[in-house]
Amino acid sequence: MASVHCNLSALGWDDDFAASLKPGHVPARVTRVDRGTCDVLTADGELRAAHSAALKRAAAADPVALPCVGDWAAIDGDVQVQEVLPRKSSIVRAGVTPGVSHGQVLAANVDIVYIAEPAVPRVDLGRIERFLALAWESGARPVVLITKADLTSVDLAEVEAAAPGATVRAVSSLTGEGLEEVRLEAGRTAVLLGKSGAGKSTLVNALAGADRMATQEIRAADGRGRHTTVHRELLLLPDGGLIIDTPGLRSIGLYDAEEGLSQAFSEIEELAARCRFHDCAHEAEPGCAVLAAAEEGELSERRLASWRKLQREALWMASRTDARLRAEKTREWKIIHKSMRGRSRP
Ligand SMILES: Nc1nc2c(ncn2[C@@H]2O[C@H](COP(=O)(O)OP(=O)(O)OP(=O)(O)O)[C@@H](O)[C@H]2O)c(=O)[nH]1
Ligand SMILES: [Zn+2]
Repeated sequence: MASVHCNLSALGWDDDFAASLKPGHVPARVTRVDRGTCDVLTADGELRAAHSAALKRAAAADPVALPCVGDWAAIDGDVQVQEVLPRKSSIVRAGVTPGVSHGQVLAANVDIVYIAEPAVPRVDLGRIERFLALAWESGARPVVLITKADLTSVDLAEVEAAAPGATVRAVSSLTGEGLEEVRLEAGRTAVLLGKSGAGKSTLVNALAGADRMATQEIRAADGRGRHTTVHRELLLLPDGGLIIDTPGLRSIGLYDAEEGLSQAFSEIEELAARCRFHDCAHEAEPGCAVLAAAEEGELSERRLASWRKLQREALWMASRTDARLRAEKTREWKIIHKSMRGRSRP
């Protein structure tokens, strides 16, 4: 069992996942999803697993129950996915179904979100901020990578000001600049987000070496090598980390990103806490600390405008969120509230 355990931890398995695995099920990390099936990595190598009837029923009630890349799937003896184990983190963007907003999980169980933004033609700080809100909301640690740094000089200080709390690095897949710092520890998972052409796939290739798409080796602690072909989305890197390459995202709408936005704009949140009115809209109120900071040049106009734009978008999205879902949440809350009131009465 020890070697199996070790193999799994190389794939990111840990005690929390183990605790939620039901007897008789085998854990498998989802590397790629298709309609009705997914490719998974198990301690014994790669498999293609179909969705079980139970999973289909769960997904009919809530699409978020479907496996996505990075998930730990519990598979049965028939190589069917019975369920998806509770996610440690998930990258969720707003789905695009007319009329109703819902979350679409792009990747799960990620430790680090690499936000790839190309240095040329110019770094788009607004896009970085949007990805940062998404990343902070996910529970994973964001790292901003300014790619193609060989083509121009990059003002990292400017990017850092737009990314409080996040690490910012300049990298080049061409020269290898900065790639050392992008290496992942064994068993750690990162996802690469960024617009099309940002250089994500080139970066993954640089990290994976020439062997990308080729047979890779997961080495067990007992020294027995296991050969596994890993391709497409979730990739096992030669020195142990796992990386999820995503296709360039044209639209990355924020979904339920209130917390993520607060972290992405933490300095503005800190200012807002000092406004005279606690419900200050930071538009024209007297004693507004946000406006005062903007006037004094402590807070850039660009940053304030970007924060407002993303806030508005998040509010709008929340207003479109499935009314039924919201009604249910309110009902649940009322039941809890009632039972608490009941308890406090003699
Ligand atoms: N000079 C230079 N060019 C790069 C670098 N990284 C990528 N490129 C080029 O940028 C272009 C786009 O790179 P990709 O890796 O395909 O970009 P991507 O983000 O994977 O794009 P999508 O797959 O569409 O999401 C290619 O022509 C690469 O050769 C780099 O570090 N330096
Ligand atoms: Zn204010």
